[in-house]
Amino acid sequence: MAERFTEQLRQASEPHWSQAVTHRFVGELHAGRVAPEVMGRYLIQDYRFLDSFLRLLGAAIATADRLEPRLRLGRFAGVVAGEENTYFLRAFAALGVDERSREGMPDAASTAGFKALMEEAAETRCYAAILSVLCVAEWLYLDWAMRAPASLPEDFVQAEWITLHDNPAFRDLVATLRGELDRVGPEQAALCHDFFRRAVGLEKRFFDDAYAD
Ligand SMILES: Cc1ncc(CO)c(N)n1
Repeated sequence: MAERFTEQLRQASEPHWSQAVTHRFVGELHAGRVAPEVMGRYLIQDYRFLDSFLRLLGAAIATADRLEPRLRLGRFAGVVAGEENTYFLRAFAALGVDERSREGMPDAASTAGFKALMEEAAETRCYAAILSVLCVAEWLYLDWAMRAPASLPEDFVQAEWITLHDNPAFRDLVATLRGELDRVGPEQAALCHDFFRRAVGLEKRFFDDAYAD
């Protein structure tokens, strides 16, 4: 097994990884053809877990054993709390999604599952377990975003959802997350496999849920 630890984790998460990165939602997003109600439902659910996600990221910042990844993760927290948060608010305005309709929509099963998984990982206070969930969330998104054709959708809501997940800084972040998990994961391989596999399954179901009403 010469492969990187994160590559072993990814392969063990099949078929869900491939099903997620080639999902109907991804194909429609790349073509700029996601129906507005699907995009709205998806972004409402995605915005729901921003809070748990930031707590998970904070737990990674707190438990990292070195300054360098702590600095890198800290800069990413700034992006998530800043530019990405602003994207959601601009997208909701463009889609005509107001706060009331956002609040009225219950959590999809996958959203509730993600929140629970992120809190569970954060509460382990184990850097390797926390990284396993973060690595899935960011690397799997980079993987589908990198498959986008060169010409982006005209609609900024769809175009920016792609470029937010494929740009030089985001590639660098994923390289850091993978490098860190390659470094600290093998000592706690079973724990990492468990969190990684569950997170990939939820990513696939999260896309499915955008189509279920
Ligand atoms: C469901 C999901 N997974 C990963 C990301 C990337 O941060 C996201 N925004 N949403």
